[in-house]
Amino acid sequence: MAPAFQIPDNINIPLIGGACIALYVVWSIFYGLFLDPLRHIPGPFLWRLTNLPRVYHLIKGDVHRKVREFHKKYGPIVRITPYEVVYNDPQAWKDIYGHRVGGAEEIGKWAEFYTPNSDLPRNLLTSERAEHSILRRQFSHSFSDKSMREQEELIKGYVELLIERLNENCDGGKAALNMRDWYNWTTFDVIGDLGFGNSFSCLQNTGYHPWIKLITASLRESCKFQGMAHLGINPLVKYIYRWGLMDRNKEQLNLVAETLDERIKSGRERPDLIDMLVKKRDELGMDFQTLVGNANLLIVAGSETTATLLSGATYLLTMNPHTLAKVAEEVRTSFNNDKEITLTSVSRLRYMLACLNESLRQYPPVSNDLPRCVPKGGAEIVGKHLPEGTVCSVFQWAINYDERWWKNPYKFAPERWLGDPEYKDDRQDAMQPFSHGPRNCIGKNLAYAEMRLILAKILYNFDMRIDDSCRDWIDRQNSFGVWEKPPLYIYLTPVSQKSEKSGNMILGLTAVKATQFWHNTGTKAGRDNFTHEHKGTVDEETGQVYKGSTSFRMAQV
Ligand code: HEM
Repeated sequence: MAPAFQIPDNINIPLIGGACIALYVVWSIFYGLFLDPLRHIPGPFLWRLTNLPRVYHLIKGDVHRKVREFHKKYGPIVRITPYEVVYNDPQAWKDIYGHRVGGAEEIGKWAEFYTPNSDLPRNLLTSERAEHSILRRQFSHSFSDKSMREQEELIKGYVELLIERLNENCDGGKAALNMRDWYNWTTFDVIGDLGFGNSFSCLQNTGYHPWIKLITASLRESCKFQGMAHLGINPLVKYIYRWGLMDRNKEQLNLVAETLDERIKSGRERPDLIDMLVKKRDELGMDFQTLVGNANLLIVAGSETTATLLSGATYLLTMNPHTLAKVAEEVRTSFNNDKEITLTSVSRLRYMLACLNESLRQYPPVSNDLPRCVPKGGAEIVGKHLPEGTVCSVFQWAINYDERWWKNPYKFAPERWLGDPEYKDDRQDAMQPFSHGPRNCIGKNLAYAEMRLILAKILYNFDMRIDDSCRDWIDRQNSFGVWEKPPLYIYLTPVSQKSEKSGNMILGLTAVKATQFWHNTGTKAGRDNFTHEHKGTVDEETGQVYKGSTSFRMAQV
């Protein structure tokens, strides 16, 4: 039987197909240039017409650098796809991410980016406004000051184990340790235990738990989903997942489910972060999978980020030996012994906090955009109207290095956070590493507490020196939303061992610089506890003190 419909022989399908594509391209260019409501916003020609360059650089891992270049060239408001505008202005944090005045609808998260797979249950990060407020209220108990005091012993235990293990492995300063891994192991152990009562035992075993490899791999994969969201093919994610092509992700969730199940069945009462949700589960009508999704979020959001910042701070400090010496001096003169260093007592370390903030500026753990989508009726952002449906964001890396907001942005200058008049015109509100407003990071206080405790303990116990192979550690990194960090090799020399050997070498600094910081930031206790003599030399590049050079002596401790 002949087919009901036959294409006539004189019709050239490839020709018609080609013509349709050409027409579509011409129409897109015409629309983008002359009709699109975003046509007045500057940006690179090709990027304004199609999102392909955006996706290419996203997958390549250098979109943060491209956006920085564009802001330099086109100004604080740049269009980087036909539908997306990025801002480089402190006010944009408030306008895009802040509470909106007069009860106006929140500029919500761009769903294509945050929930590419509708099969998965929502969690705190991906939920919509109403559900988010309920979840956030429950979680806020677990992240309160009171809860953190209850969690202190647990966190301290891991940090003490870290110091013990570093001492065992540093070979008196002869072996370079990969601090990227040591920080990862610590923060994953802490969050595993705090998240749902199961440490990954990385520090114990001096190695990665297979689960962590799954998590870091899936973080990188999420960048591909972001690319798919831009190309409009994100519904495919659901099928990729269903067809078993994302088994690593699935395996990770299964492991969370098993661990959580054990935690619930054991009936243990413990001050972990998931406790409140477990208790109120029935009242909230929350199913087990939603609980799993939230526990998984805590592990993913609360580990890699903190470890990244600690790695960044270690890199930046070791690359700036005078700053390193100054912060080490602050830590070592503020405590009489290691036991005095606690979550509460570290809050007196002002200079160390400034170093951490400066590291958050120069190496923000979340480097790229947090895309939001303009709701019905449009929105006013930095004094300009954006139409409904526009995707908008601030790129952290770009705004943190902008000369308009920071003096000498490429200089590592903790002083800018301490009221130094040289930096009086800095706009500190340009930096929002934890985001801003109702969807900001709920773990911010926990992150600061962990970072301060870990760094203080390390600075108190060890002198640090970077291995030459890592001197370009930040420059060679790409970012897929989170950084792809290469190993960070650092020599750690135990301070006690050093002072035993040379009898007097407590700090590594030149005499001149030592005098400067001594009087600028040394605490009263510090000045009383130490005497110093100026002799010999120090390697200005590395901060390495040579035997018999600068010497500092504890007068009384
Ligand atoms: C230096 C460390 C950290 C940085 C830089 C950081 C950064 C951020 C940022 C930028 C967001 C907003 C994400 C978005 O809008 O898409 C966020 C959200 C979040 N963070 Fe963190 N974070 C850190 C540590 C932590 C820790 C220790 C936890 C603890 C578990 C945590 C848990 C969360 C959660 C649950 C959210 C979602 C909050 C919500 O949507 O209400 N983070 N974080």
